[in-house]
Amino acid sequence: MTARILDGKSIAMMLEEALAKQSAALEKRAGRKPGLFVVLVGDDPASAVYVRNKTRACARTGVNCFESILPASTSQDELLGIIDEANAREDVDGILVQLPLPAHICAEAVIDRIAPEKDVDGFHMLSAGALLTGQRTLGFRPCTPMGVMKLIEEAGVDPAGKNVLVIGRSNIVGKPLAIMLLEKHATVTIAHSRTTDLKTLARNADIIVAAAGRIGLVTGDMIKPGALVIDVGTNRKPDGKLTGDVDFAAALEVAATVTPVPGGVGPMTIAMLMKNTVESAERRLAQLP
Ligand SMILES: NC(=O)C1=CN([C@@H]2O[C@H](COP(=O)(O)OP(=O)(O)OC[C@H]3O[C@@H](n4cnc5c(N)ncnc54)[C@H](OP(=O)(O)O)[C@@H]3O)[C@@H](O)[C@H]2O)C=CC1
Ligand SMILES: Nc1nc(=O)c2c([nH]1)NC[C@@H]1CN(c3ccc(C(=O)N[C@@H](CCC(=O)O)C(=O)O)cc3)C=[N+]21
Ligand SMILES: [Mg+2]
Repeated sequence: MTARILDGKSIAMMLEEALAKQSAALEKRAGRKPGLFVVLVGDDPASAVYVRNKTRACARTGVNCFESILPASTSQDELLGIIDEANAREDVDGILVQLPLPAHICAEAVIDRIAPEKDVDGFHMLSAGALLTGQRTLGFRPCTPMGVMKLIEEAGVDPAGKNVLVIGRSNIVGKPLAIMLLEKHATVTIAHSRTTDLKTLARNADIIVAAAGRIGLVTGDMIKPGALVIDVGTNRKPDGKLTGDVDFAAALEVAATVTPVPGGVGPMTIAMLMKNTVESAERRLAQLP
């Protein structure tokens, strides 16, 4: 048996086509395009690639992209000042500060300085609280977990009553994803680096979402036959190629459906960022006096 490969790239492109129409219609009403302000501090090559991908997605969806590329030596106060300016701009609907930030900057302080109504990454504590308490009209949901939920839907799997294993408990992927799955009535288990016997937990899971950042973490013998396997991991191999957390070839033999890396969750994350940005522009337009 060989599993179905879920093509995140083409699903993301379909979502972006619909968003391009929505943002064009919005531009007619508002007299301006939705705007995304992206801040990149330092010269981490991986971050630069993600920022470039986001810039391209803005062009595809008719979103204005404003970039602020700052040296690694930028102080926290300078960065907070730049956030304040973006918060005040009428033409900016979304603000994204690319993570990780240099060690001398407190990421929480920077993220929580973003006006909550422009927090399209969904990392602000107001967005986190709204997610936890199930309030959809406040804040935004983080893009990667949103993309994972959409992929699960596209796989034709209803999480209700399913055993779902989320591997990873970060604030940007594992934790918010677990909350979204719980909202869809899944029985959720969250694994992390202190988890003992990951294999038993994994073998019991109808859906595995791997978001640990560890090459080869999920092996074929850990997968329940017929399971759905979503691979969030984005790891660089010694040869420079991108790979996930799942042994993809082995998963193909056991699972019903698997997502590839690249071409799975990554493009969905970016499409969801565009969705949140257009949604923010819609909300802000509706609130004009
Ligand atoms: N495609 C996309 O759009 C995105 C991809 N990513 C990728 O997803 C991965 C995770 O990202 P992120 O959440 O930011 O990473 P973090 O490093 O913040 O979190 C990793 C999590 O995995 C857990 N973990 C690490 N090793 C193991 C292990 N051996 N067994 C079980 N759990 C383990 C950690 O546990 P503990 O908490 O105990 O340390 C932690 O909770 C990375 O590869 C990243 O590049 C991230 C964001 C977006
Ligand atoms: N404020 C902030 N928001 C984020 O959403 C955020 C972040 N910081 N820091 C880093 C992580 C990682 N992340 C990815 C986005 C796109 C791809 C992506 O497009 N991946 C492509 C390939 C990319 C490539 O070729 O390198 C794919 O998987 O097909 C991957 C990873 C967002 N993150
Ligand atoms: Mg994101």
